Amino acid sequence: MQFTDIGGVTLHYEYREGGPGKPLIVFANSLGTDFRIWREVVDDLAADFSTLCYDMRGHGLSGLGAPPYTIADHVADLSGLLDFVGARDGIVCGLSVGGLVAQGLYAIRPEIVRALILCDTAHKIGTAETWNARVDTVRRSGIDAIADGVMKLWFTPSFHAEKPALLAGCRAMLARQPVEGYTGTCASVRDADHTEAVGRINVPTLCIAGDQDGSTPPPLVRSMADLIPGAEFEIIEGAGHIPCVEQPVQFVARIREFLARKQLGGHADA
Ligand SMILES: O=C(O)CC1=CCC(=O)O1
Repeated sequence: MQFTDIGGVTLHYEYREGGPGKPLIVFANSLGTDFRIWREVVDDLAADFSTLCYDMRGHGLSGLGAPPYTIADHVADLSGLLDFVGARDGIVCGLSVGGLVAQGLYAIRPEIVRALILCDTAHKIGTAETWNARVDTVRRSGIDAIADGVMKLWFTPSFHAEKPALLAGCRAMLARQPVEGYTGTCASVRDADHTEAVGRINVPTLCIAGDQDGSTPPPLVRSMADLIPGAEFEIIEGAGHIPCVEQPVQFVARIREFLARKQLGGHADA
């Protein structure tokens, strides 16, 4: 297990060094999850890339810090972690709030971001009303009270029917996150708006959406892609908000194809 202290917050991370010349891909998780969501993706990509996953503060085995958070807090964690592992640059892949963190990292340190993979995310996610309502419910009744509803956003009806054990595991991952970490991160999503900043992105960018994502639906993800110069947009078939868990093979194939075509590492048919 790997832990480090970044600015007073303990971060749980997993750094797999792929060897000389292997580009680094960094993975930032979504609200209510931790880096276990990347397992199958990382196991595949590790043949050709160095990989770095971490649990966002307030999630998994990382520390709480001082909630509520801002996206800048999460960005500072990732920025510090990259310095800690000695990464000079990386391809940054972020899911949902992790995508907001990836956009925020590019905004303050573009020189360390070689490319962006923005999954089931947007320049702005939700409204103050919806986030405040969720925070109030979770404070009053706990994460368990919203967990079944959130599972409908995260995964398709087919996944619910065909993978009940994996669904139960993902529900447990959500329900066991610390309430303050969860609500603190809800606040960071509520307050983030990268609408102007994404227009200044100047690295290869792939935007990905699950075709049945109930949280950041394809038209929203596409609207972000339209704001980013040269960005590409891809749909993952048969996936909700977390395609890296629901459709890992398709997800990896899209990433590999993009990175190989942009000559950023690996090869498409690996
Ligand atoms: O739980 C959700 O609604 C999905 C989500 C929104 C932001 C994020 O990171 O996950």
